[in-house]
Amino acid sequence: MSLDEDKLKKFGFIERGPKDAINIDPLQTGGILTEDARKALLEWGDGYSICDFCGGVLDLIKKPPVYEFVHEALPEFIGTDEVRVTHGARESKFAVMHSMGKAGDTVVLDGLAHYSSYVAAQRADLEIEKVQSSGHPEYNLDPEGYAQAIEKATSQSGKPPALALLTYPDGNYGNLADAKRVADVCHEYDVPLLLNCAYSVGRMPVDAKKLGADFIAASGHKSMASSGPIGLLGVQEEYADTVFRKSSTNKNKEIELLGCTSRGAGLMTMIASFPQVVERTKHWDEEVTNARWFSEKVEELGLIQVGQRPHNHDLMFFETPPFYEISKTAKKGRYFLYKELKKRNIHGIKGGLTKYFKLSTYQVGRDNLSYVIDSFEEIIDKYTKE
Ligand SMILES: Cc1ncc(COP(=O)(O)O)c(C=O)c1O
Repeated sequence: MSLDEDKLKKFGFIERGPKDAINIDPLQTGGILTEDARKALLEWGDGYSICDFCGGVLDLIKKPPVYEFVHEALPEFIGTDEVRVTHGARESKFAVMHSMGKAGDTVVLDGLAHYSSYVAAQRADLEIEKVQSSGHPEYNLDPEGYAQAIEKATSQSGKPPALALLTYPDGNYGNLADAKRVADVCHEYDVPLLLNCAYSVGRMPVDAKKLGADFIAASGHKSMASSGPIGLLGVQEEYADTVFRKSSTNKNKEIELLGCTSRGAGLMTMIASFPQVVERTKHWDEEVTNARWFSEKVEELGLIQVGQRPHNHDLMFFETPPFYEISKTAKKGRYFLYKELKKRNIHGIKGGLTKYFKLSTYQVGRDNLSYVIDSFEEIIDKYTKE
C-alpha cells in the first residue's frame, strides 16, 4: 500500500470553523482555554516535552511545579487526600472500579449516569445495579434509592457492592443530587462513593470531604479550561494504597495509571489555567443566576426547562415545541435551527435537533446570552410570522 500525494493533501493543518463562535455546547463551555493555557499549548506541545524534567515519576517533577500542583494544590482544591492526573473522568472512574472491585462484583450507578460510567464498569467486569430517577419532568434522584440498590445487589450476589457512583451533576439535565446524603446512605452499608464531577470540578466549588465522597473523577477538558485529554482522580487516604498500588517490577510506577498519564501539553494547559479556574469557582453563584435568568427568558418564548427547578447548574435541558413545530414545514426541515444559529454565529446545539436540546450558559456572559435569547426569538418570529 502506498499513500499518494493526493491522499496526503487532505491532512496537515486544518482550520476549526466554529472556534470564534458564541459557544453554548455543554461539552465545551468549561473547556475553553484561558490565554495562558493557549500559550502553554504551543510552548509544551512537543511530545513528551515535560519529560525533560522527570526523574521517573511524572507527578514528582519539582520544576515546573508539577509536584506542588498534583500533591498540594489539587488535593486542597477538591478535598481529597490524594490526587493524580489521568486522561479524563472516564479513566479515573475505570481506575477506581478496577482497583476496588473484582470481576463479578457490583457497582451501583445513578439512573442518570453517563455512558462512560457504564463502559468503565463493563471494562472492569462489574455488574451494574441502577438507582432510578423520578423520571420526567425533574429526574430527581432519591438518596434512599441507594439503600434499596445496595440491599438488592447484596441479596442477589451475597456480597455488598464494591462501589457506588453518583453523577454530580448528570450530563443530561444538569441535576445536582444531594451528594452528602447519598454518601451517608452508602457509608451506612460500608460502600464507598465515587462522585463523577466531570461537570462540576473546575466550574463550581466541590469539596469531597464535606460531601463525604471517597473518590472524585474530574475532567480537565470539560471543566478546567484544559486541552484534553486530561482529568483528575481524587482518592481519600483509606483507599489510596489500593488505587495507587505500585508495580512489583517497576517499583515507582502506579499500575492503574499505567506508569504515567498526561505527559506534556494537556497537563501544562491545566496548570496554566488553574489560577483562573480557582477564581471562577468562587463566582459560581453568578453562573447559577445567569442560568436561571436564561431559562426564565427562553421559557417566555415557549421552551420548557426540564430537570431540577429552580436550576442549580449551567447545563440545562429544554423541550422546544416552537422549534419542533417549525421543523415540520421549514424548507431545511429539522436542520433549519442549526443553520439559523450558524448564520448568527451561535454554536453548540446539535444539528438536526429541534424537539429538545441541552445547552450550557457557563462563562457565556449576560451580553452573549441576551444575544442567544434574541436570536431564538427572531428565528421563531421569522418562521411563524411569515
Ligand atoms: C457526565 C459526564 N461524565 C463523564 C464524561 C466523560 O468525561 P471525560 O471525557 O473526561 O472522560 C462526560 C462526557 O461527556 C459526561 O458528560
